[in-house]
Amino acid sequence: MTGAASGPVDVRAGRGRLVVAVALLDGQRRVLAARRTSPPAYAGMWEFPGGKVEPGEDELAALERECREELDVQIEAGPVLGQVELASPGWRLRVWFGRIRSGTPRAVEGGELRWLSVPELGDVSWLPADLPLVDALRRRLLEPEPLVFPAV
Ligand SMILES: Nc1nc2c([nH]c(=O)n2[C@H]2C[C@H](O)[C@@H](COP(=O)(O)OP(=O)(O)OP(=O)(O)O)O2)c(=O)[nH]1
Repeated sequence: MTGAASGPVDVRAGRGRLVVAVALLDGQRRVLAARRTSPPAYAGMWEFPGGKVEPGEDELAALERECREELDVQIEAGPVLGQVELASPGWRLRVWFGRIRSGTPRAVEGGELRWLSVPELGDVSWLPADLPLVDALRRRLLEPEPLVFPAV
C-alpha cells in the first residue's frame, strides 16, 4: 500500500483510472462499511463507500458525488488513509478519512451498511484489495491523536 505521497493518478490523461472511497467515521471512531450486491464475484463482500472517478472529474468531487448517490449524505473528506492497486490493470483505489456533514446514511442502491468499531473491523469479509487499508485504518484509529478535518 502507498500513501498520498505517491502522487495523484493522472485520470485526465487516461494513464490510470481511479476508484475513490471513504472511511467514514462517526463520533465514536466507528467506520461505515457497505455490503456489495454486485457483481456476483463481489456480492456479499464489504467495502468502503465510493466508486469510479469519471474522466475529467475532480477526485474529491467524485467522492462527494458517490456518497450522495450511494448513501444520501453530504460528507467532508479528511486525510488520505492510503491507496492500493486493484486487480484490474491500471486501476487504483484511494481512500480518505471522512465524516458526515449532513444526513443519515442509508443503502440507496441496496446492500447493507454497518458501523464497525475497531474490534469489529475483522467481523466482515472485506474486498481483497481493501485488507491493507483496513489494517492501516485499525492502526490509525488506535492512535490517540485526533484526525484533522478538513485535510490540510
Ligand atoms: N467503492 C469501492 N470500490 C472498491 C473497494 N475495493 C475494491 O476493490 N473496489 C473495487 C470494486 C470495483 O471493481 C471498483 C469500484 O467500482 P464500483 O462499481 O463501486 O464503481 P461505481 O459506483 O462508479 O459503479 P459503476 O459506475 O461502474 O456501475 O473498485 C472499496 O473499498 N470501495
